[in-house]
Amino acid sequence: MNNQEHQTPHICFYGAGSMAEAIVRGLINRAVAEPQQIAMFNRSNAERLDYLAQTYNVQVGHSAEQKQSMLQRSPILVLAMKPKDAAEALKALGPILHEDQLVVSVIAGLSIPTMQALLGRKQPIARTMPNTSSSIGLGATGIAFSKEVHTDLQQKALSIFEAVGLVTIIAEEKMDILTGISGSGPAYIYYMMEAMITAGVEGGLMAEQARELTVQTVLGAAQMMLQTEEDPANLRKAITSPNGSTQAAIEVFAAAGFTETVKAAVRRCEERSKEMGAAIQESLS
Ligand SMILES: NC(=O)C1=CN([C@@H]2O[C@H](COP(=O)(O)OP(=O)(O)OC[C@H]3O[C@@H](n4cnc5c(N)ncnc54)[C@H](O)[C@@H]3O)[C@@H](O)[C@H]2O)C=CC1
Ligand SMILES: O=C(O)[C@@H]1CCC=N1
Repeated sequence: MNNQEHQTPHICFYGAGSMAEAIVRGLINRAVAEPQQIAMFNRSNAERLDYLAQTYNVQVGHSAEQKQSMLQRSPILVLAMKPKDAAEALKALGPILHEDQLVVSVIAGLSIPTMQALLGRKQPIARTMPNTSSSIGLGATGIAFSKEVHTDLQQKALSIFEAVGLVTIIAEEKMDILTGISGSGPAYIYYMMEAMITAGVEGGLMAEQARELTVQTVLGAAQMMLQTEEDPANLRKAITSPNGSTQAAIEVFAAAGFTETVKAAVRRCEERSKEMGAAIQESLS
């Protein structure tokens, strides 16, 4: 731990992987939190904690005592471990929490009732589904609250995710479909971009050109939707000249079942999120 270890953290990240880092980077870059107001720890990866302490100047906890102290002193705890590790963590957390500490989960599939059952108490809980674009302030987060989360705590939770992008309150039962759209969605776009870059290189572009052109194309398309508020189908049609090159490309996508494939992928993502939640719930019995 660094030399300011005794400062009371405002927010503690329980699990210090990609998603926790994305939120922390966003909070610090947007100056929403001082680095030393943020505490982070993981299961056992000291090298990773050293990297986080050096890169962001956040507090990190190595020993069991440091971790417990961070958990007990932070008014907000962000659960950011993988679903398979959540049951064990929540069971251990229950006895050491105070009733007014807000638990914010970013864990896919894990429901509020399951979290409360694992904690063994009716803790105030915000269940969220952010995405990694939070690290540059362009995240998209869905959030649902347990009924114990009063207005002040709701505001605190919202302010974390507002600081790192867009946040929208949704009914908890919609969280899995939201995971299929915005939680996992950046990966679908990257997948598309990987394929476009490969096709560009195979067609003779230099790798850097193919990358630059692909990135700018995706950025421009997203900004067009945002700024014009136009229906994407209309924006697509404006590019698609009758019998032109775009039409030829769209026909290849359509013949391969593009829309059905994307819908099936989103549905499978939703279903997988539910399966992961159900697996955690099983650990209650
Ligand atoms: N990566 C993403 O794009 C998104 C991830 N999520 C959710 O965020 C959560 C974390 O995902 P990633 O950051 O990608 O995973 P990751 O594998 O990068 O990080 C998980 C972290 O949890 C720690 N951990 C595990 N068990 C622990 C324990 N008992 N005590 C303390 N630390 C423990 C690990 O050491 C590691 O630091 C998952 O539940 C996932 O569903 C949600 C939205 C997007
Ligand atoms: O792939 C996963 O399970 C997590 C949830 C949303 C994004 N990544």
